[in-house]
Amino acid sequence: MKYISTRGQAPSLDFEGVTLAGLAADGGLYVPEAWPQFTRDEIAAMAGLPYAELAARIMTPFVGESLTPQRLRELTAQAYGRFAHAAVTPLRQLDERHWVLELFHGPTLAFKDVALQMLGLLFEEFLARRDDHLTIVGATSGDTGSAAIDAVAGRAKVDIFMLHPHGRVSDVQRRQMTTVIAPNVTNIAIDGSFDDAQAMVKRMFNDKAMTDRFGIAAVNSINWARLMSQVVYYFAAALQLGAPAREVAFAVPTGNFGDVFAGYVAAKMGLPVKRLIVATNINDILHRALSTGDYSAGTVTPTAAPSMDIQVSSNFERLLFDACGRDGAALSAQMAQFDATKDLQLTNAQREAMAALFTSARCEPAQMAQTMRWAYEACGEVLDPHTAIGLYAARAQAGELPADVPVVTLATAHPAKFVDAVERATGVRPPLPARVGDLFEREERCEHLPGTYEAVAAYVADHATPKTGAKEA
Ligand SMILES: Cc1ncc(COP(=O)(O)O)c(C=O)c1O
Ligand SMILES: N[C@@H](CCOP(=O)(O)O)C(=O)O
Repeated sequence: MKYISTRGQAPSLDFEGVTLAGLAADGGLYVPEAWPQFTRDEIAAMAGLPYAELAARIMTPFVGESLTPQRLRELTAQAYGRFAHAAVTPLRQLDERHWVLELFHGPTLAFKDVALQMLGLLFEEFLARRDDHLTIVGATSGDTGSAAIDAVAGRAKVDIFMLHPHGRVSDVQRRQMTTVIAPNVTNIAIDGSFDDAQAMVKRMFNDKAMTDRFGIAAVNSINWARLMSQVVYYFAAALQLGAPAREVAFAVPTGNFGDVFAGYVAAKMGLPVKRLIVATNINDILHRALSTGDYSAGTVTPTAAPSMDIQVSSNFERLLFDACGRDGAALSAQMAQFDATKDLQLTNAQREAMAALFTSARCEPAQMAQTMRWAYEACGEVLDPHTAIGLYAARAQAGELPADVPVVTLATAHPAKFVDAVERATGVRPPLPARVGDLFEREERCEHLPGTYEAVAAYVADHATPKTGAKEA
């Protein structure tokens, strides 16, 4: 399997190369040169497989020659062995129409663990083959950070610098990052929003002085291996609900468009996905893009679903690329305009291509709280704010779908990560699971930097380990 850049200029890479690369050299994102496909019979034969085995089956065509089938199975067994539920991503029924797919049984209580436990192992595997060092620079609105840190803390040949927006993540999210005291882990709170942090990370990939000196890698969903791992749970859920004989719809609380793009990939691979419902909070750029074609970024407004407080949605570029017939030059021009003006209007062809599978809904804070209350009072389920936004969209859109299509909402985080918002809406204060340990007793360690690229780049340059053979600055 080869991977190409959405902007058409960077050299193509194999799976190992793309895992270690992050952003493509032309500023684009890597995607497989063609979507692998399973036949209906192949999908039917996956029913009932243990999660780790299913993961190996789904990942095989993406991994290509980079891992033997045996080694891939060992890695998926190891990655999913750390989950607190035997099903890894269990499905729970809310009522006759709605289901939630619980993606928060990993070590840091959010869906990010599903991909990052695997990515940590892939980094280790590929680094063992070469005399090299990785400097991971990531941006987080709360969940990627803790999952990535858990996945790489203490690993040899890897340093991680994780940027989060100061004061804009929950206390649990912050502590899950800042209480990991390991020599290869640095947390940096920046003044600004998640979008500012993400823009700095992307700029660093394009900063030749930095990339010549450090082997910079990504843990955000710009890294293809993240999305590949997330495709698996769409298959796991749909198979349990009767796929391939039955179509299934998914509602996905969305920020950086990684999770829902994985659903799109599953559909491309042959899974019968009837609809992908993109749910946003009031930071609604994706709802506007999908409903009116207006992909223009405003300022980010902090909300009680902080992990979705995003206005520049990285992975939307991957969908735009497919929706313009994979024309790298045309997409490059569109993205250059967006980078300069923060305004991009979708073409009619792009809108039509997206409308075949995607719909969207924007959820107001009161609707989010009301949905949390409904789930608790009518179904006995305590949901986190992000999941509630997904469920709000699922319930708003279910009427547009045939009555026999089940609607699965992705439950992206454990409610205890956002305990104050959950308590405000439901009166319930969910406890932290025991596996998180004494989070509020531990010492915190975190740098606080101004929200400028220069400050962050200088800090990383002073503290990161240069790659093998790199010249001193
Ligand atoms: C709890 C939670 N829900 C939803 C999202 C949005 O997911 P994505 O950025 O993949 O669209 C995030 C952040 O990514 C998150 O942490
Ligand atoms: N909501 C995310 C933002 C980063 O998204 P990613 O999926 O691209 O890593 C977070 O919690 O950090």
